Amino acid sequence: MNTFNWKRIVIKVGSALIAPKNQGCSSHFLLGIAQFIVRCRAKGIEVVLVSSGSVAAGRNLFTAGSEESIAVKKAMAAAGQTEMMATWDRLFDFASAQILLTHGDLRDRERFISIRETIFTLLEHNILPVINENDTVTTDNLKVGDNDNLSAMVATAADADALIICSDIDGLYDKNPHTHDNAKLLSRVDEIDSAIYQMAGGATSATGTGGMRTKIEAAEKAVSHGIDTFIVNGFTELTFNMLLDGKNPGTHFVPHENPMKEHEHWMKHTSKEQGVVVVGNDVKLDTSNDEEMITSDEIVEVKGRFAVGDTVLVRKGDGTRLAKAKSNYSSCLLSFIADQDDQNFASEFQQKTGPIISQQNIALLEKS
Ligand SMILES: Nc1ncnc2c1ncn2[C@@H]1O[C@H](COP(=O)(O)OP(=O)(O)O)[C@@H](O)[C@H]1O
Ligand SMILES: N[C@@H](CCC(=O)OP(=O)(O)O)C(=O)O
Repeated sequence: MNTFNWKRIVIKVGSALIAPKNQGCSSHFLLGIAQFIVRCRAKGIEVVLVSSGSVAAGRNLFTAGSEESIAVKKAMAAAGQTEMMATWDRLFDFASAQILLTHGDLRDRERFISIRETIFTLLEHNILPVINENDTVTTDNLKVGDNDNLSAMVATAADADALIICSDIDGLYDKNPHTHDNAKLLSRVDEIDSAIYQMAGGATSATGTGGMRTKIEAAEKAVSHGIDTFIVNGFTELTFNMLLDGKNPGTHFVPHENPMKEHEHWMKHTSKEQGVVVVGNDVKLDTSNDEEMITSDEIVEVKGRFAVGDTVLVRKGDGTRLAKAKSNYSSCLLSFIADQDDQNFASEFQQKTGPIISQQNIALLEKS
């Protein structure tokens, strides 16, 4: 019985489950997860797997005790990725496909659409997509940095109904249970606010990366796109039996009733601003009408260098973040018209060239 009524899910598996002793891969904990994937597919639920573990899987191939510089970690990822994929592959009698991504890929709308299409095509052909960050090619500027956030971006790209984050702990506690004996498990989170973030500490295991903070960030991204999100203990089979029975075995983050549209969600949570357009403190953005989102006379300053089509942050002079949006003007052109003393010239120019930001390419942000 598919009581959750899911058509497509993303399962994220943390490093501790794949390389529990930090010494190569082990299928010990993956068996239960693999069985869950098989049973989901048998029920007609499409599955996308986001698997960490390449660094942990490759670690034993490098000299023990040697300094783990970024270059060494990238090499570990390159070496461990094949073993990690091979370990998963052995557990299935259907084909799996490797997809390695960076944030540089996901924040580019064209590449994002291409990734989406590839995932859909693989699923149509009953092939299991296995996704990881392409650690070998990332730089600070290009990386997502953790697979929790990556899994939420993937869940959005895949239009998933649920995101299941399998960790080494039962779910989100009100404080880190490894350091507080009286920590209590939260079984349901309806709203992710600063109090929820304050509960989260970093990773305490030698293999994990982001701890609970990045899992909450991921949940925030996913629920705003209407995706049921769970943090569960991947070590125990009971977790997966409960999920299959439609029960919550860990922490359930409840999705928003009115989810953001895919494009707006991508703009807010995945794309990265290449510059900032500072507007007057009295400017209000209203996406309910078709009019221009901002006019040149409302611009106080243009910061950074961006090209036509790049994402920009629109904020007030007092620092309030109003929106992320696609700019139809380059930073040079925008500075040029914003600097015009002759307002008639500026507005005529804008009328001829078109809106600076169009209503369909903007995602409003909460006040920060
Ligand atoms: N409030 C909290 N609730 C649960 N775990 C927490 C909390 N704060 C910090 N943690 C730590 O987060 C760890 C899980 O994150 P991480 O080690 O990154 O795992 P993974 O490899 O599954 O991503 C837990 O083992 C725990 O040590
Ligand atoms: N991309 C990295 C994993 C990064 C990561 O987020 O790890 P984890 O916290 O174990 O999910 C790797 O494959 O080693």
